[in-house]
Amino acid sequence: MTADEMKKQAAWSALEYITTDGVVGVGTGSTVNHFIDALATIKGRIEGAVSSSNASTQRLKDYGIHVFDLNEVKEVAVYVDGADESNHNLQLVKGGGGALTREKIIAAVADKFVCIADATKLVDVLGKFPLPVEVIPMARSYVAREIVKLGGQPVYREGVITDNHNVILDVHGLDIMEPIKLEKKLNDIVGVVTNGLFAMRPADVLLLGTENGTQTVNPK
Ligand SMILES: O=C[C@H](O)[C@H](O)[C@H](O)COP(=O)(O)O
Repeated sequence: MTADEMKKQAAWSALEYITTDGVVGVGTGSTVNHFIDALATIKGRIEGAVSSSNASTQRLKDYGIHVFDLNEVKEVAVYVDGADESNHNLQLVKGGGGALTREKIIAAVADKFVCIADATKLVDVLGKFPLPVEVIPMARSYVAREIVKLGGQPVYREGVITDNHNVILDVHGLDIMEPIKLEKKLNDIVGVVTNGLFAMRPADVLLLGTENGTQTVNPK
């Protein structure tokens, strides 16, 4: 089974969690694209979606699913999104596609965060996947120097501008033993919009696409 087939399997399993007729939070990425395809099959049952990126918004609209501005919405019962890595506490690294900030905002609003991923994403220690940090452009060099002081090796993601018109530094060489501490430390650097650690607000459940079907992983 390919990684994409495992992503698809996890994504379709997430439909089970769409139990209300409210607004569904929709993440970003190749796994979420499968979820949007799945969501389209039950679009008559939901009120609409809030979206974490221009790309997901476009895909939702192409299916005729209404996309609300988050400010119009009081409640998001379920948020479905992928991840670049998850540990066994369901603390995540996200932002490989550059959508981390809007993703973190919707995750904060949502009652339940359902993470969907292929089996390769579950790891013991976060950090092998370079940690994305969204930065205000004029602060890029300063933030990079501060990250070096924290022991990371930041690499500027050249040619990429986020939906919020900022830039991304991908931080290599981190063994993230204390994800909450690092999430806070990075966010404390002036010029950082946010970083791709979802540790203060981890996922509530991880649906992992494996060779033997979708495995449901609860936090340890
Ligand atoms: O910015 C992108 C998101 O955080 C994605 O959820 C993450 O990169 C995983 O993407 P994919 O589902 O394509 O592996």
